[in-house]
Amino acid sequence: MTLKENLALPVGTTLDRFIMRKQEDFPYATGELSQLLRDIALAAKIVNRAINHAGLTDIGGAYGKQNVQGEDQQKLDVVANIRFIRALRNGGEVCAIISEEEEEVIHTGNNNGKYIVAIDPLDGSSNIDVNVSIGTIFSIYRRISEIGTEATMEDFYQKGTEQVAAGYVIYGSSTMLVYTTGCGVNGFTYETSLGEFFLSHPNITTPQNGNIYSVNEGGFNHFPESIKHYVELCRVRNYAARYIGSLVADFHRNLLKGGIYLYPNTLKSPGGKLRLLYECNALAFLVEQAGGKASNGSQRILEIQPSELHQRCTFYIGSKEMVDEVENLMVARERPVRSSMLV
Ligand SMILES: O=P(O)(O)OC[C@H]1O[C@](O)(COP(=O)(O)O)[C@@H](O)[C@@H]1O
Ligand SMILES: [Mg+2]
Ligand SMILES: [Mg+2]
Repeated sequence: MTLKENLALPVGTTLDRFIMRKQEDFPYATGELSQLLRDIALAAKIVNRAINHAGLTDIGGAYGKQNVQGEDQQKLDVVANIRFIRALRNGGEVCAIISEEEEEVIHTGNNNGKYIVAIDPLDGSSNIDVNVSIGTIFSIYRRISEIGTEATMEDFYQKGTEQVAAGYVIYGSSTMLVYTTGCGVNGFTYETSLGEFFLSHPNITTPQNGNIYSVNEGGFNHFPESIKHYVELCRVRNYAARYIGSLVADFHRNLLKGGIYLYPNTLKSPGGKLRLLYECNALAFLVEQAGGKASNGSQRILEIQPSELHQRCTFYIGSKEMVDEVENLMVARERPVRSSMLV
C-alpha cells in the first residue's frame, strides 16, 4: 500500500479492514499476525470497559499483592493481565507471553503458535484511580525455536530490532490503539457504541524537533550531570514541562506534537525504571517508524541485547533532534574525564 493509497483511505476504515488491506501487501502472509492484532484489539475493548466502570464497581484500588518489580499491584493491573493473557491464549497464535505482572514466562500451550508477545498490561498504574490516562504496551516477535516445541530463552531475549509488530492502547479522553508492523505508524480511535476501532490517525510522523520535555523533576538532584544540564537548557529555552506519569500518555502526546520523554537513572532506580522488553522496545520501534529516536543515552534502544525478562534501562525518546542533543551532552560530559586521564 503506497502512502498515496494509505492517505486515500477514508478516515473511518475499521481496524479489521485496515489489517486485511495491510496483509495484502505481504503475498506470503498467512493471517496469523493479523489475527493476533485482532486478539489484542478484543482484549483492549474488554479492558477499556473495565477501566471506564472502575469507579462504579469494586475493581478500583489496590489488589493487596506485589509484582516481581516489588510494586503494589492495582486490581486493574491484575484484571488487564488476565484479560490479555486469556485473549492471546485463546487466539492460538502465541506460544509464550512475557508480562510485567508475571515473574516467569507464560507458556500458553499453543506450541504451534508462531509468536511471542511481551506486554505491559496496564501502564501508568499510579494514575489508575485518579481518572488520568493509562495504557497497555505490547511487542510481538516471531519465534526462533522450532514450531511444535515449547518456546525457549532465545525466543524471549531477541533484540528490539527483531520485533514484527508493536503498539500501545491509550485509555484516555478517547481510547486509541496505535501500532506498527514496520510500514509506518497508524492510530485507531475506539467508537464505543459500535464497538469498533476506526482509522483516525493515518501514517503518524513525529516532528524532528519540539518544545515539550517530560521528566519527573522530583528526582532532579540525583540525575546524571548531563541530564541536569539538559533539563536546565529546556527551562532556559522556556520549553513546556509536561509529565503525566503514564509513559503511554506522555509518549503519545510527544509523538503527535514533538517533544522528548526522559527517564534517567535516579537514586530510586539506579539503572533506570522502565522495562526494556515490554515498555521501551515497543515505543522505540514506533517512534523510529514515525521518524523519531529512542536511546539509553549512548545506545539505540532497539540494539540493546536483553538478558533478563524484567531488565530496566534508562530511556530517552521522542523527536530526533532532541534525543540527539541529550546523547551529545552525555557523550560530551563523558569525554573531558578521558582527555584528563591522557595527561
Ligand atoms: O512515578 P515515576 O517514577 O515518575 O514513574 C512513572 C513511570 O512509571 C510507570 O508508571 C511505569 O509503568 P507501570 O505503571 O506499568 O509500572 C510509567 O508509566 C511512568 O512513566
Ligand atoms: Mg508501564
Ligand atoms: Mg504496568
